[in-house]
Amino acid sequence: MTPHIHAELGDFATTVLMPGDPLRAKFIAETYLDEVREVSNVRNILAYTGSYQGTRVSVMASGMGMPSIGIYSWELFTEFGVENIIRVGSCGAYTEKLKLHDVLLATKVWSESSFAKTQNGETSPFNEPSAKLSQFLSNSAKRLNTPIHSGIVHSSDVFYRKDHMSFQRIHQEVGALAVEMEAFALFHNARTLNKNAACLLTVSDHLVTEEATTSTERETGFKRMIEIALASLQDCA
Ligand SMILES: O=P(O)(O)O[C@H]1O[C@H](CO)[C@@H](O)[C@H]1O
Ligand SMILES: O=c1cc[nH]c(=O)[nH]1
Repeated sequence: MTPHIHAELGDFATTVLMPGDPLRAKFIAETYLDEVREVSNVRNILAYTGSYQGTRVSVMASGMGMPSIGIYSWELFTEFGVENIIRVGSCGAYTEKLKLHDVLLATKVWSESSFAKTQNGETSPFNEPSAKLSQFLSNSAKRLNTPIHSGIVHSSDVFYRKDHMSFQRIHQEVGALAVEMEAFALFHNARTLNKNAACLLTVSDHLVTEEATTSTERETGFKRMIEIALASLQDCA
């Protein structure tokens, strides 16, 4: 048991799917998993373990932002025997090459966040996912015949920003295709602890066209991304 996860060692599978939204975690567990049970609900950060097509898997929300995923991913990796965390998140597109509901695999993340510097003194603004987990996700998308994009993602501490550094500039200077708020901290923790993390995103907002999905779509509408992540479990096991 930790301050933030009320569970025992063995309650979590070695691979955890991690959306930000607790109700997306509940949707994934109730829609896709067999023999599913809730394993923690501290602060309403819902966590479930069950099986998908015979492979044991957990789903747990991260909450929003790097401090939050920083806590949950650290505790899962260090106290609950978790080896792989696949973030299944939403993002805002920085380019018209991405459309609403498209799926994006993060190949690298860039961030202005102080998370890594505060955690262990690292100052690089870039972090990378596990090449192995990302390859599994990419193979899984091919097997399902689901087209996905891949590229650099901006991990931001701020959802509502003034144009101090505009998204157009971040797109041009860094090459970021989209923005979300957790992957940099997740990748940092995984690398620091010698574990694996990857990040799949669905475009929920469009910063160029200003289109947006509803909160209900963010909870239950991202099936293509979720099914790619679930179909990669056979490789992760
Ligand atoms: O939909 P999730 O996975 O929460 O991801 C995105 O949505 C939240 C902001 O609305 C942030 O957590 C951001 O990273
Ligand atoms: O961080 C995020 C996530 C989804 N949509 C955005 O615009 N930003």
